[in-house]
Amino acid sequence: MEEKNHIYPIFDRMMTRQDKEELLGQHSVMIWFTGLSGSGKSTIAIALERELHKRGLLCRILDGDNIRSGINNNLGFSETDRVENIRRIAEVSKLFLDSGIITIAAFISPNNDIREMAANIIGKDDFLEVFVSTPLEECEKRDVKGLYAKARKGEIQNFTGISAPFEVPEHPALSLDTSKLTLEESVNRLLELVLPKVKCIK
Ligand SMILES: Nc1ncnc2c1ncn2[C@@H]1O[C@H](COP(=O)(O)OS(=O)(=O)O)[C@@H](OP(=O)(O)O)[C@H]1O
Ligand SMILES: Nc1ncnc2c1ncn2[C@@H]1O[C@H](COP(=O)(O)OP(=O)(O)O)[C@@H](O)[C@H]1O
Repeated sequence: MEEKNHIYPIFDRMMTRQDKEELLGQHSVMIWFTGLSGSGKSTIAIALERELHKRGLLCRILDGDNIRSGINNNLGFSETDRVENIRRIAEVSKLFLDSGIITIAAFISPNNDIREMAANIIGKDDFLEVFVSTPLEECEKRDVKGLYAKARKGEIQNFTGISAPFEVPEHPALSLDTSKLTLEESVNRLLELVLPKVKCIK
């Protein structure tokens, strides 16, 4: 009768990222959207995931809805809190990448230091920075959540683009201005960039 508290030697290591990529038949990569609120980050992320899924590629989207209401629900929009928000998101993204999953983050991530921190945590070889460069005027016209109007009235402090800065990325892998590009055009440009990197390895 096997002893109940038998200690099993660790014969080998955990399954590696490569093991999991081979299992999934894909390379994982980090697609990091940055841009103002209402610029189109989440809309494009969802449409991109759908197109990649159609091609048999497994993805995971991280955005304000699933992160700031969950693991980061104790964080606000002070500079310190935004840094911590992005730090945690980058660490979680790394876990998904190590599992072979194409990971898509849709956060304002408002300056180069914060985005550089995320890239260093995740690994620059895996990190595709996509700037959703929709102008403030268009974002404010859309005002999807009515927050721009509140920010203008001073009812919300530190609102990016109004009372908090947004620093334009220096060398994004791709820029998408959704005031000029249709959703389909944005997704097609992303597919051109991403598909060669996640190519099926089966
Ligand atoms: N003060 C302030 N500044 C900016 N944004 C605010 C703020 N308060 C609430 N919101 C809503 O939160 C969303 C941005 O959260 P993020 O996690 O993407 O921001 S950051 O990366 O930590 O800067 C963003 O949602 P998205 O529209 O999805 O970008 C805002 O609608
Ligand atoms: N060409 C476009 N591409 C993406 N979104 C667009 C476009 N035209 C209008 N929109 C609208 O802009 C809004 C973008 O909101 P969202 O995707 O939540 O932005 P973010 O995630 O950057 O805050 C949505 O209501 C979307 O329908």
